[in-house]
Amino acid sequence: MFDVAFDYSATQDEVYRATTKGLIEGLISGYNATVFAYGPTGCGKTYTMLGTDREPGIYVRTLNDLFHAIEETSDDMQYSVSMSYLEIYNEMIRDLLNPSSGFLDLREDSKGEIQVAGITEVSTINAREIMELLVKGNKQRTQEPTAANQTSSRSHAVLQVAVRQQSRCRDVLQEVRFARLFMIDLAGSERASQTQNRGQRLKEGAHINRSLLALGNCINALSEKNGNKYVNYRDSKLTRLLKDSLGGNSRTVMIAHISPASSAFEESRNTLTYADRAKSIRTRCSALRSPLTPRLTPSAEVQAHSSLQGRAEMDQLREQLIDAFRQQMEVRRSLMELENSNMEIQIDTSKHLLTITDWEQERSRRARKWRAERRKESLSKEESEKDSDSPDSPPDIPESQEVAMARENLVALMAEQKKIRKQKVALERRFREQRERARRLEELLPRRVSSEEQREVLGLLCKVHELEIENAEMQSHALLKDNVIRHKNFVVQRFEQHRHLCDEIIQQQRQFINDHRLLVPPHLQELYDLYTRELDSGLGYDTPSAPSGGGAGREPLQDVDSDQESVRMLALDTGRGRAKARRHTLPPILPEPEGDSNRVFKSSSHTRQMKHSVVMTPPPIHINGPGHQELRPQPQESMLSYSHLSGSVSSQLDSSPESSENGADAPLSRRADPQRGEEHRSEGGPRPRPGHLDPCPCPRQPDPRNPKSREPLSEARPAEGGPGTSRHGAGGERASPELRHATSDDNLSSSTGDGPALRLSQSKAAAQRFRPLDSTSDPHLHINGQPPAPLLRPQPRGVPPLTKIRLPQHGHPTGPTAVTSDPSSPGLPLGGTHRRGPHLRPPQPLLYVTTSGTGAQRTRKH
Ligand SMILES: Nc1ncnc2c1ncn2[C@@H]1O[C@H](COP(=O)(O)OP(=O)(O)OP(=O)(O)O)[C@@H](O)[C@H]1O
Repeated sequence: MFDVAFDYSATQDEVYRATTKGLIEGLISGYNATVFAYGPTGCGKTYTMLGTDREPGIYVRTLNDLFHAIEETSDDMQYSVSMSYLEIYNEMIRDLLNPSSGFLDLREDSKGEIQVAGITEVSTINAREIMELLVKGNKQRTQEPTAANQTSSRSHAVLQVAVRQQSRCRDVLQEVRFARLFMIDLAGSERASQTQNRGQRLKEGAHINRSLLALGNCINALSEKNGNKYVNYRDSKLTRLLKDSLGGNSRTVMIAHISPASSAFEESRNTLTYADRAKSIRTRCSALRSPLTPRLTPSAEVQAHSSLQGRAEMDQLREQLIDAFRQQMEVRRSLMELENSNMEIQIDTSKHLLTITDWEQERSRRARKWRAERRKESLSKEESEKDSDSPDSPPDIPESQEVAMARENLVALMAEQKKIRKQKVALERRFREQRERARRLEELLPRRVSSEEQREVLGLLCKVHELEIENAEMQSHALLKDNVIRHKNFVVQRFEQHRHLCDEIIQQQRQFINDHRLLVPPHLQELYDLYTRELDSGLGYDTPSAPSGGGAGREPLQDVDSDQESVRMLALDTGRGRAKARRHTLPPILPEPEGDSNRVFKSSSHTRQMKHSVVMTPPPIHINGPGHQELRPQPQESMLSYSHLSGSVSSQLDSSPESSENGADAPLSRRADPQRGEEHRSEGGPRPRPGHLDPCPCPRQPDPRNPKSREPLSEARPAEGGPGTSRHGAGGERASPELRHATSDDNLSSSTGDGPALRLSQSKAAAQRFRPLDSTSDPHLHINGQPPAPLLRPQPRGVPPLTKIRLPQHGHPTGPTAVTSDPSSPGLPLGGTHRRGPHLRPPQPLLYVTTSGTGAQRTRKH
């Protein structure tokens, strides 16, 4: 199928109108154009292109119409037209308007366009002058009579018309358009047998055939459907000159000439085959402008030429590129929104976890208070009455609606998070595919766009979109970082909660120790001393100015409250409201003023690790977990020979209480008087002997904000003259630091308690009465709360009731924390023997067994 076919009756005008006239409007709009005549020798190529004086061919008709079009628009536009006329003969270029200039070279300019160096360019818009020039030039063309054609053209003739156009409205649009029109009369393909050429003619024929063969090869390569085949334009000057016309930015018309004679069947068939292949070449055509303007295509002109295939292809390529970038942007935006949603969910999750944890701690606090009240009641009643009337466990506290909602929301949020993860994976895959598609399109540009300006424009287009995508990515990362910071605030709050829990455990354990007058091993005492010193001094372990060391070189954790503050809050936590106020106040991210040392402390290795970690899952709350390690002093500070301790304590454990009483060191046993606790609460009670635990169950919890509460007891006690003022550790190896304990919720909330403070003996003898137990040695002793097991036996008569410790049971993934001591549990037989584990476990130094009471009464302490 061809666009149009003419028989012998077709006139020059018909051929011109059907093939070339349509190019003129594009030409003055900046579109390149090419018309070439192809076919066997003697079939009318020159006649079609040049014609005769009476029947001018395409050259003249085209130029006439071009000049008319220029004239019509000359009010608005300013044109300059130049013309050159050359021939390629035996692979040499001759200037037909100035044959004396010799052979000319082809050169490629900086824009990649082929130029004939030194060619004569005639500037005229006079059609008559043009015709005269052409006739004159054609006479210079190499023509020789052959057997096939008396006036056979032995060369390829190329008429080049350059149109430069500029708007006269300079202030409105400084736009210059430049277009070239090639009109080419090819030498005829010929068969030597037919032309019967010899000598020079044969040589000419060989050159002609060679260049036409090169042209044919280019046509074949360009017509390949995948467009990836290499096009070798360099095989001949003809193909080099026609490079843009064939495969570049040009609208090209090929007029194939064939003979009606059956004897020329073979040539006709070959010609039509070539023409058919050339028909499938898709050139990419767009208006050429210099300098570049933002307006890529004049809309009116685009509409006028939208039917042209090259233009459509160009638009298609650009559209594909823009579409690929747009889709990338959309996916990137969706990903950003998804990330944001994900972070919002995580933050919401943290909020709900905080709510639940707060409630767990509140429940624990209430239970503790209940037990403290029970203990007071039990001391004032007869044992029999107590046993019969009082329940064993605190009343169940129903969850608030807020907590129930938090649990429900957590489930929903987890489902949502799962959904988002799936969507994210799908979007990321789509994004990768689209990026690959855009990359392939960009790679196509150099092959499909021959014009340097076009390549530049499309390259810039690509760059702009790539930058937009990069910008979107950066926005996404910035947003993500913001969210990470927000989320970290919640993580920090979780740590705070965890610290509160640890502090609470410490306080309760100290209370327990005090209530039951237990001795603690020296190393534990040291740890506790350090802990209280920190509270008293208002400095953290790791504060740079802290003399205790261990913090040198560490960086302050700037975005969390101090441990002291947490402990103070615990001590002063008289109501739920305050805790809530703290919970809903985000800790500061920026460092506190240096002068406020109470609010600055250095991070432990764990907190530093968490600080730099991107894992946003709050830490699980475990006893002996990382939270405890934070409060742990440096190993050298708590150095203790466990083997030494173990042996000593072992002997003590195996001996009866009586034997303990007789020991050389201070005895561990306390009096069997069931009213002992009451005695110690009364003024003027017996002073404990050195080496004994201060029996007073009501030590004061110092208020760090109240300097009076931190006055050395050694000075205060004599003035009080009350019991429990004995100076312990007479036989100790070092000075005993002050210890202050909260023994009840009331005391916790008060800094002015009347009860005497406790001092724990630091004597070696006391230390030797303790031995750390392997928590695995007794199935009922679990330090990590799994399974919850009783730690204490039911209290025998005459012994103050033991505190039932129930740490918060966390119902969320942060892990359960439970150390339960249930007197009613059957785990420990009354007066049961203590099992000694085969191994000592230094990491769990809080687990000890000691004896207390008289006779066979032994109490397991934790
Ligand atoms: N349509 C036509 N009407 C009248 N004469 C024609 C027509 N086509 C060709 N001729 C005449 O046929 C002869 C050969 O034509 P022409 O020289 O144009 O062929 P060509 O294809 O250019 O040959 P070559 O390749 O050898 O140069 C010329 O004398 C030309 O005037």
